[in-house]
Amino acid sequence: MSGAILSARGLSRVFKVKHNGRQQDLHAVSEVDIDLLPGRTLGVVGESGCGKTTLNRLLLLLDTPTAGEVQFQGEASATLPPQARREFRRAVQPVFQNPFSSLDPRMRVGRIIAEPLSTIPELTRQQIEDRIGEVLEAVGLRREDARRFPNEFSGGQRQRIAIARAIASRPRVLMLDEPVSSQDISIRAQILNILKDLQEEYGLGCVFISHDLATVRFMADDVIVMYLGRIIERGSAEAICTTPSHPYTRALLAAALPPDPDAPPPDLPPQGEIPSPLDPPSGCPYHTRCPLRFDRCDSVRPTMFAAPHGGGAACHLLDPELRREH
Ligand SMILES: Nc1ncnc2c1ncn2[C@@H]1O[C@H](COP(=O)(O)OP(=O)(O)OP(=O)(O)O)[C@@H](O)[C@H]1O
Repeated sequence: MSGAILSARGLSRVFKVKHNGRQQDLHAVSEVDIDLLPGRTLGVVGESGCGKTTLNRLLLLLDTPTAGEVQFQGEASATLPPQARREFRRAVQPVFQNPFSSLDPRMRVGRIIAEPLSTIPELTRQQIEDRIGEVLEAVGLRREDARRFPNEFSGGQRQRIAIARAIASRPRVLMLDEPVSSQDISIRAQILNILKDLQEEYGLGCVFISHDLATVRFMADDVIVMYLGRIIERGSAEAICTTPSHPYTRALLAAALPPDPDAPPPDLPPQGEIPSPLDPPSGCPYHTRCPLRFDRCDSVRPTMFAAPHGGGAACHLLDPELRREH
């Protein structure tokens, strides 16, 4: 899509793993297509193990796909010239789940925040100092905090430091992988609100990864739902969180949101175990858990069909051919 900052085309990652004494393929991410537009937030949601973190690492160019590609401003990342790669490192910044492991305990906060600024060699010492103060204030900390060490801060404050570091280079995209799930409930809303303010103030694009649909609804404009490494539904956050089409998303929603007394009887949360990505089901990856499965689901993997909410869902029930047959 033209104008996208970050895109994925057919992005796939297979890990070779030893299982029961023999080497097997683990399909962590399969054929993912996404476009992140400037200033928009794309939510990525799904249960544990569905490939969210692997997708994040691929999009950050911290891992190499086994098929497909990541594109930065329309150019394939694998062949980015050095200057464009430097620009990528400045423009696309990660915030990880756990600020205890992502912040070096031996470095003062100021130095931690200044790290990504090394991609901008023309900044003077004074400009770096100013920038550190500015981003600390932007996340609700004080300029003087630059002189302290990470262990002098609470978990929530550390995550704010991680966010300050991520915005210091004035990036265009933040990659947020479960940024609040290691925080106390009381701190989560505070951090999400800081992120939301920053999105607006700096016009940031974000990829927001979470297993929690309610959080994604609060943060994202658009959402993809992943299951066993594949996108099984996509649409606006509003659509996905109120009128999802895929039985899996409906089940996730039933698990996430308190029942609405005026709504029709709720779907059940996902039943049973997620199948192993070492031995994914034939046909539709969700068919082993789907209350609506029928013959075709066992053998034919559904492509993405247009969904009534304007997005798409990979479910045979939306196949217009099938609808004509019945
Ligand atoms: N380096 C690796 N080597 C082998 N398998 C891996 C590796 N990294 C991830 N996997 C496997 O790939 C699948 C997807 O994992 P991933 O961490 O991307 O999922 P996730 O949705 O982020 O899960 P969680 O929410 O639990 O972090 C899992 O089955 C995982 O065991």
